[in-house]
Amino acid sequence: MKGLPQPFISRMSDLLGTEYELFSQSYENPKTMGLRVNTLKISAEEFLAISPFRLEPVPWAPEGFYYEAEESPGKHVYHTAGLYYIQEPSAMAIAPGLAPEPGERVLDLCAAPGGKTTHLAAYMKGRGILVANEFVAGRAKVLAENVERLGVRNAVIFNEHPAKLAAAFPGWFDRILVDAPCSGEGMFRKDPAACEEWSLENVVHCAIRQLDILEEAAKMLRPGGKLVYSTCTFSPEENESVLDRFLDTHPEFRLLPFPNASCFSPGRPEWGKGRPELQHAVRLWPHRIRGEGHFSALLEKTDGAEPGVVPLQTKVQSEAVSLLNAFMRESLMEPIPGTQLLLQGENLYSTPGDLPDVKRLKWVRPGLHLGEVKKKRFEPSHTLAMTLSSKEVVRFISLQPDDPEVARYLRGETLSATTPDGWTLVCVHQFPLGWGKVVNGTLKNHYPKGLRIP
Ligand SMILES: C[S@@+](CC[C@H](N)C(=O)[O-])C[C@H]1O[C@@H](n2cnc3c(N)ncnc32)[C@H](O)[C@@H]1O
Repeated sequence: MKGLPQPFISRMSDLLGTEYELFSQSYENPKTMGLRVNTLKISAEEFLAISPFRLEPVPWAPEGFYYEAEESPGKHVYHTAGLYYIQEPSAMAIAPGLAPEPGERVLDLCAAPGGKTTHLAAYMKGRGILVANEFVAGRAKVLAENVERLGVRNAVIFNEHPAKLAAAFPGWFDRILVDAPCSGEGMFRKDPAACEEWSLENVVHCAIRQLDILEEAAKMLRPGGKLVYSTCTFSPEENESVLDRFLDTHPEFRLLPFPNASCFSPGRPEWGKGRPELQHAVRLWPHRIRGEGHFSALLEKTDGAEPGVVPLQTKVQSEAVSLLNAFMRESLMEPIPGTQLLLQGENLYSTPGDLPDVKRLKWVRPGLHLGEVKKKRFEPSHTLAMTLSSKEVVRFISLQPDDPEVARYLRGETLSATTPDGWTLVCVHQFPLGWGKVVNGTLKNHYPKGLRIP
């Protein structure tokens, strides 16, 4: 690959010695491309049965697959329906490292665009609470769109500085992912801008910021909780050295062996202070695996204070509740499981019951957006549609992927319908694309204007 920064070449050559040649050759290969099946909607086996793409398994993620450069899975209607997430294969190693359980409290602190958030969500199977935070406002919006498309029900999304979150969630989470902003050396093949923006100063700047973020994350983990630290860069300053500096001042944390370590290379203690446990971390090198590269480590908090937080209390007018209940009776097979309703203006959310009082934080969505309460009527949201399947609604239209009606629906056109009047889920097979409202054999299109394909 042309244009690798000279100081980067010298550093990597010093670090890798005889292995540098192989590392350097990997830049002549095309970038690896992968998709991860969204098991909230479909199993990997079921997806393989309907997939139009040639796929090969990613060794460390049972729901992850490589696809060929000439395929465009991002343009397929299965992508619109949230059946998979396009994800660089080495990034698929991180959520299995944290492996959250259904019912747990999980934080993804640096979450946009949401590849790892949606992977964590799949582990949680819609149960428990997944807090996804993104510091950059524009990116938080993209995160919310991906969480919506993949039909994640149990996510709360914030747009906050980690320190603000730490004040609201002391010792609260069972598991935390810190997928830290980094110098992106593992992105050079995928994103030439990362290569152009690289500098030694930025490596140092990133390392300082990474330690700051890790400090805040540590405050939010409960005793006995687990934390994964990861980057998509190779520099020791941002990887082994950040952990060294963190562990120096945090005796209550210890490194644990990273799951699936046999697929990867170990961390390099000698690139930090020589702490032997750093071998438990993993390095994903582009010349050793089929992927762009990552670093990751699993930590456990062995001691610390138990959380003491005030739960969020919400009150919703009875009119909004009865409008929602009427919608659920008329349109859903079962009521939506949810613990607490929250009305913000016209927007009604289902919020996890034990969420702390987060009113002062900047949130993007404080739970599952159910819909809008308008004058004497309830309009279900696109977010809600994406969490459902045809089996969960009273009225639906099921289209085949190549049916021209699919394109018409995604363009925002009106369709004709044989279903009775009312809210109708428009699906490809049983998977949702969005809502329509049938009146006298005509389906009025409620696919969001911002998502329509001209
Ligand atoms: C490596 S990316 C996260 C990728 C994401 N986990 C995924 O898999 O899709 C790091 C994120 O951290 C965000 N970030 C930037 N500065 C931050 C800060 N000071 N604190 C927390 N996050 C920050 C960036 O905007 C970026 O979205």
